[in-house]
Amino acid sequence: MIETKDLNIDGVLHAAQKQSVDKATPTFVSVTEQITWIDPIHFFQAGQQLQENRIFWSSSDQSTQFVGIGDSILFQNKDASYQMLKKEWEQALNNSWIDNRFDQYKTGPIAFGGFPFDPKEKVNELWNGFEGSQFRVPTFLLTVENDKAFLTTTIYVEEDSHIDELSADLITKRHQLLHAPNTSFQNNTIVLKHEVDPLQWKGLVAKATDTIEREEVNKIVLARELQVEFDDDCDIGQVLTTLKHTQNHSFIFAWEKDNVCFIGATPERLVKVDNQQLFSTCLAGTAPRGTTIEEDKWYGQQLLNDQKNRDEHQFVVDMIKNAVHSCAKYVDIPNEPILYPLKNLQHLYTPVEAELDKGYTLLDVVEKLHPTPALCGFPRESSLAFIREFELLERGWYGAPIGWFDQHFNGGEFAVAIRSALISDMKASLFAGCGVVKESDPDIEYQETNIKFTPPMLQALGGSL
Ligand SMILES: C=C(O[C@H]1C=CC=C(C(=O)O)[C@@H]1O)C(=O)O
Ligand SMILES: [Mg+2]
Repeated sequence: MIETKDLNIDGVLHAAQKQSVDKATPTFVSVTEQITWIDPIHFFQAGQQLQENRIFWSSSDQSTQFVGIGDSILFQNKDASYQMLKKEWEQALNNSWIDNRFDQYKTGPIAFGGFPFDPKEKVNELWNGFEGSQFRVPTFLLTVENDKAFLTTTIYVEEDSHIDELSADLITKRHQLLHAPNTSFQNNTIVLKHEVDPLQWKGLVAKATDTIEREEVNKIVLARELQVEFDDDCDIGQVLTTLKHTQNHSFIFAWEKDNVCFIGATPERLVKVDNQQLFSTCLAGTAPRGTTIEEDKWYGQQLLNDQKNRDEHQFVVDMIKNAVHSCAKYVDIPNEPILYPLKNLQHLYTPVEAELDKGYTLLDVVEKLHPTPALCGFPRESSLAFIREFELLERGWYGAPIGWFDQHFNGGEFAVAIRSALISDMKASLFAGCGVVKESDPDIEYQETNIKFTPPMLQALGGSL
């Protein structure tokens, strides 16, 4: 039984309409209630019955989980302009009616979305529908914060809206979401697997090392695609369940649009801001996990001492350090990386903490950081030019910031959308990349991308290499 405290959606909508009439402009209404704990993936599955777009987000420690159903607002910007997004969000909030006693629990009006890796990349068939940056405030947002659960309902009220109809519709949908019967998941079965041009990709790695030898570029990150087909439509809830149970230390995300879903489990935080405290992550340099404790330690030690991987990592540290210094004081970055263990591989990891200067917001930092040398290379312009000209893949939102921010702009978090896949009905494309530096060997980089495909995504989709 779901308990709610004093939910009076009807009263709020009527009051908001009066405000819309008085100000001669629509009112953005957001009402938050505390509800009895509900399983986020169950709620996500219930959203499918409403045939609305869904989002899922879990912080890497799984302490915060969001599920969004429906779009009450969509901000879409072809040039992926960060400042335009800020402006549009401010405008939406300008005439709002926010009823929220639980602001401290990541509730209320929250926008979720992503940016393209390269706004200048031409969108072809694969990423059709995901042009530019896109953010939405869900109509229904479930926030699960440790053992507490909240539901935020958000809607626009116009001067001439039919409030009784709006209210009845919201109440019906809310009931369907909160009281949906348990659905069983459908196992996803892969019937076809296709690696896109592995030989050509290895050739491209060789071309990148040549370019690094000859030109003013030190690192180029190259990605590739693995395509799969299922025997039936892929059940996204099933994929999320597997990711949640298998991927510790990773952000789990899903952003669905018209039955196409971008989904992943990424270990890489781009930036989190919480009351001017900033947290970022330098993550680059990769080794497998061992099958015994001794072997695992051996791989870890090799990774820490390996110059090629240390170089890959250091480009990221230097760039993030500079970018954060330009908008923050008290920047705290250890001199040496440590190991970041995941299920099947381990990375070199350097955490970054700082206090953001007044006047800067989360989106300003995202704009400064993206793309870091962990996904693009160093220097930025020349590595990006190489990727634009030669990479075989349409990156779309892969390798780009994905995340959320709140109404104050300063609460929110973005991850880098790697270890990810784009699922469309019976098909999916998986993406994996690696940092190429002058010592890179095409076969070894190819192997590295193979282990980045397997868990999380390929395994969560029901397959193996
Ligand atoms: C580009 C990816 O990983 C990046 C993040 C961590 C380690 C990396 C590496 O060692 O090459 C990559 O820079 C990917 O997983 O698709
Ligand atoms: Mg690497």
